[in-house]
Amino acid sequence: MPGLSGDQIRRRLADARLYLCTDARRDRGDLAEFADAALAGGVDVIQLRDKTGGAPLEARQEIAALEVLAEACARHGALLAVNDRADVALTVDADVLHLGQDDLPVHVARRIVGERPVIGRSTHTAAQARAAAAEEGVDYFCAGPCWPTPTKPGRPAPGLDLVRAVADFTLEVAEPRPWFAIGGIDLDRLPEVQAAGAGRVVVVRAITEAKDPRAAAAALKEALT
Ligand SMILES: Cc1ncc(COP(=O)(O)OP(=O)(O)O)c(N)n1
Ligand SMILES: Cc1nc(C(=O)O)sc1CCOP(=O)(O)O
Ligand SMILES: [Mg+2]
Repeated sequence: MPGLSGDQIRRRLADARLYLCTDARRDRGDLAEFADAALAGGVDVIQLRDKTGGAPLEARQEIAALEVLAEACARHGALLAVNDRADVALTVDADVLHLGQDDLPVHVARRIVGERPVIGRSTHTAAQARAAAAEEGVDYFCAGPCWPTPTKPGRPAPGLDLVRAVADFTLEVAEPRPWFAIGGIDLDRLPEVQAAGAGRVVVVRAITEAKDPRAAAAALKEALT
């Protein structure tokens, strides 16, 4: 949300439960309507992650789609997240920049984006999760995939063992950072993810492929609250 300081974003993130990654919905042309529905259903953080089809989004297309999401976030009081690109996060004044293990190092991204956006990290092993939980400049991290997922083909799934390991070690940490389980999660599987120790989740298809995105988000949010 424009105007929030880094610390205000961190506090919002601590309360966040449901994080959505969506493509730009170029095939359907309904990004604004879709985002409004998902956010009305209770999505706390929305990330543009457009890796569908052959060609990635060009920067100007990515910025245009993010401007649509930024307006929706302002209407609903949600956080706007950019994937991978610090320059784009800076351009659209994003609340969140998400970086994977192969993306920019966090300290380099921080030099580009400045103080305001919080920075998140993907992790796929307990060692990576421990590192992200301790690395300076990392504000939250994600652990997964919980199940193999066509949204991230070729990414081996550590499964719920990783979620259990993260839930265990964060118990020992004095001020644990927010963390989210990701990968293959939907409403039916959510109880297993929660039983493994996660209180926050990231989803893609569970909302992007739902007939009624608002209802899908609302059902997930209710189960998480
Ligand atoms: C919130 C969130 N968690 C994990 C990812 C995956 O990041 P990464 O491993 O860099 O893979 P790509 O999404 O960039 O293909 C994410 N984007 N967001
Ligand atoms: C983008 C992404 N990152 C993952 C990770 O483990 O870091 S899993 C994933 C895709 C999640 O999609 P769905 O909810 O459709 O299974
Ligand atoms: Mg990435």
